Amino acid sequence: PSLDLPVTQVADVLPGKPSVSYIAFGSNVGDRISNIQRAFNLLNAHAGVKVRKTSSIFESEPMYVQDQPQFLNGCFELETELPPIELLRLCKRIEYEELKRVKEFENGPRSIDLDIILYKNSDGEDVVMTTEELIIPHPRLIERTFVMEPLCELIPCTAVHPVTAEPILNHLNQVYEQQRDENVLSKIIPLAKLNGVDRFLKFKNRLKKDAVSNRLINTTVSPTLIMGIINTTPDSFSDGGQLGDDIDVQLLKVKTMVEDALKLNNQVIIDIGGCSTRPNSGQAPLEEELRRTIPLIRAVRTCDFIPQEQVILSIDTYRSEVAEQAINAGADLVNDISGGKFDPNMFTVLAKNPTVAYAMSHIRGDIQSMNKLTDYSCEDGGNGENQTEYYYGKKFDNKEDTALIRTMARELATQYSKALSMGMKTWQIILDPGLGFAKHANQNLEVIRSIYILKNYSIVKGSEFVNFRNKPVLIGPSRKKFIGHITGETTASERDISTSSVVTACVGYGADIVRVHDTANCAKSIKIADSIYRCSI
Ligand SMILES: Nc1nc2ncc(COP(=O)(O)O)nc2c(=O)[nH]1
Ligand SMILES: Nc1nc2ncc(COP(=O)(O)O)nc2c(=O)[nH]1
Repeated sequence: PSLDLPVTQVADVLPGKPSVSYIAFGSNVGDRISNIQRAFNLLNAHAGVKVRKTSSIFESEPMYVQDQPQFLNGCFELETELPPIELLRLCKRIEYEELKRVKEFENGPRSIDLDIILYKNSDGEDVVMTTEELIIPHPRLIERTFVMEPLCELIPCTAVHPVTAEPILNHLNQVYEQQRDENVLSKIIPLAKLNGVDRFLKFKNRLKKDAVSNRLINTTVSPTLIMGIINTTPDSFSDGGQLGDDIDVQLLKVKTMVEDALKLNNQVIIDIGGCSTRPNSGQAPLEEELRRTIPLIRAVRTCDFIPQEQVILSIDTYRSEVAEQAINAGADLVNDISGGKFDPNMFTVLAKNPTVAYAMSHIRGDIQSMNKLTDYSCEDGGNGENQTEYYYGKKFDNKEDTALIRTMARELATQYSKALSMGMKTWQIILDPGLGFAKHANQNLEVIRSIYILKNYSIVKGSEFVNFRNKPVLIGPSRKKFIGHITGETTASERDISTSSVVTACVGYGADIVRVHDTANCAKSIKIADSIYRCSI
């Protein structure tokens, strides 16, 4: 239903004080990811436009005309000196002249669609206008999850629709209340093409009504991904030295891991690490870490007895040099236990590779000092600035019980903002609460119980706003000391059975990816857990 909007005078764009506009993008023809990236670059290339933020990318069912390919949708947040009509004309030029959009019929397939959703002038006032050429806010905004879901990643959860004066998050929930399958979106992480084939990590969440309370619960409904650990270090705490330096032995281990995982899923992540990060361990020099990892990544990527399309290759490193060489050797994902804190160039390397995923872990201090930094009681991060934290749009009531996860989330949000400010894209980032990194045994258990809180956390700090909505969560419990602390298993390699129980709990609390040594058994516990908690057999 289009809103019968009043025609109002468009507030002037004051020179030198940019306006802010939110542009929804959609593509379902051609190379969708490259169309989106080109639209981003073409908007950014215009002197009067700066794209400040991107939302996640979502795969969505065609809304009005069903028999056409699925769309990839999302939103850009941009600063602009252009008045609304000029901005519209720039979008049309990019659609039709640059990206050769052909409009076959209304709501039909398109290489790219750029719609102005909202426009705030230099004074932060929402512009409301209705002309033949342009209606702002977009008249079909409040019926579209593929617009509101990404938009709600970029605006504070309290932001209201300029005409209905209701929070946009409420409009989104109202559409989800209808519980229609076509409104369910899959968040995707685009990866580098392989043999011209698009590859994604895909995470599907839906707001399901709780059977008793009827409340909407954010539920993951896609299969949990397994990340198999290949430690090529002689001293890793749990399986140090087993693999040695022989590439053929390592390749066989990878092959076995992949086969075990693909019996029960159609995708597997292999995480190759060349530098142990167990507490107080000595750190291998850069050259040694490169020698242990890069040849193996190259060997896995070029090996013909491994199903390349289904294997996502990850490098476990906190060094940007190792990350860069691993990406050039074929790695799809950089798994950084330091969340970018140990190497100032890490975010720059990832910003140059927008189709490489990045697992950002929470940590404090460094490998030597982290286990002394486990006090999470400080509420305001010690700097007292005015900040408000939300769980899925509602302020946290019980602050005592959530101090640990909120403080960790605040610290992750600082790194996340820094990553985006250095040019990384929202869609690249996976969060990891960092079990065993600056957390003692009981805190690790509480972190597992709080995964679902992290996935629905947002914080407004002054004009800054960070939203972890839809962020996939990776977690690494495998063989760690906190398990031995409970079971009395003193050596790491005897903790696989216990680990597979912990894996089930991690899935139950919302983990999207689980990092394990024993892929054969953990693949089974993940499959059981998905059947119980995700109803995805
Ligand atoms: N899933 C999905 N369905 C769609 N259906 C129609 C239009 C046409 O939108 P318009 O009215 O803004 O041209 N765009 C989409 C879209 O972007 N995603
Ligand atoms: N993303 C992520 N990566 C990690 N890498 C190493 C270790 C330390 O364990 P290991 O020495 O067994 O690899 N733990 C994690 C973790 O918890 N999360």
